[in-house]
Amino acid sequence: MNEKQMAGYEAAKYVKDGMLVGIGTGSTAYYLIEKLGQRVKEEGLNIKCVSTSDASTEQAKSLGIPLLDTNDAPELDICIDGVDEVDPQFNGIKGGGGALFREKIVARSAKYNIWVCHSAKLVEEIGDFGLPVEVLPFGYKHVVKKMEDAGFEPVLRMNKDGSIYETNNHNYILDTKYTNSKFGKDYAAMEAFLKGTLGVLETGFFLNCTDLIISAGADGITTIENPNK
Ligand SMILES: O=C(CO)[C@H](O)[C@H](O)COP(=O)(O)O
Repeated sequence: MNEKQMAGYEAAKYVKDGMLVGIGTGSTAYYLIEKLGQRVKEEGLNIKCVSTSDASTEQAKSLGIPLLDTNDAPELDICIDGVDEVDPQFNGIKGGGGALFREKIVARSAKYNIWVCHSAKLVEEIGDFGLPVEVLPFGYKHVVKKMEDAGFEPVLRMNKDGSIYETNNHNYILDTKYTNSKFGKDYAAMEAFLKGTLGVLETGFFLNCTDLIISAGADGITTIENPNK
């Protein structure tokens, strides 16, 4: 079993009969969904899930996992998702897979959040990954200018074929270095600035969002509880 699979499978143990479950996106969440599919089929686990992306929806459907629309389940028991970087203060960055808006809605709907990741995602300081920012296509260069004026370094996400990457919401992603921004290391201030910029839908900052991290590495599985939740 690889590390992502170990983390995803471990997280699936937190899902109990009767729960409404938010299912994340990415290569680690993939294994969570795989295991939930097995449990639904083999144990008759009775759950309903809300998905954070078209890819996770397709996977869940193919495994026979019952799905609900987000608008039919505004409150969830648990949400389990991946993460791109997380620091010891539980400041996380998500959106590598472009699903950050749906992921944030689903995470905020859940009473309990778990992140699953390879141990390499646990860092002393977030920033190397950059910050994905979802923007509306109309006037996105206005956002780019506002961000550059504040010291951010946004780059429009592209597909391998040279076309512009579009999220499931048909928006664009600006992958943004922020280490030279005028906000220093004040992530909350950066978030407030970006969310206040016309044309920004959501940022990949997930600050003090998760209750538990399940990471897997060469030494096995580590679970870290957030003491501030
Ligand atoms: O935020 C995400 C998608 O928008 C993912 O959860 C994040 O990118 C982690 O993915 P992976 O488990 O493949 O490393």
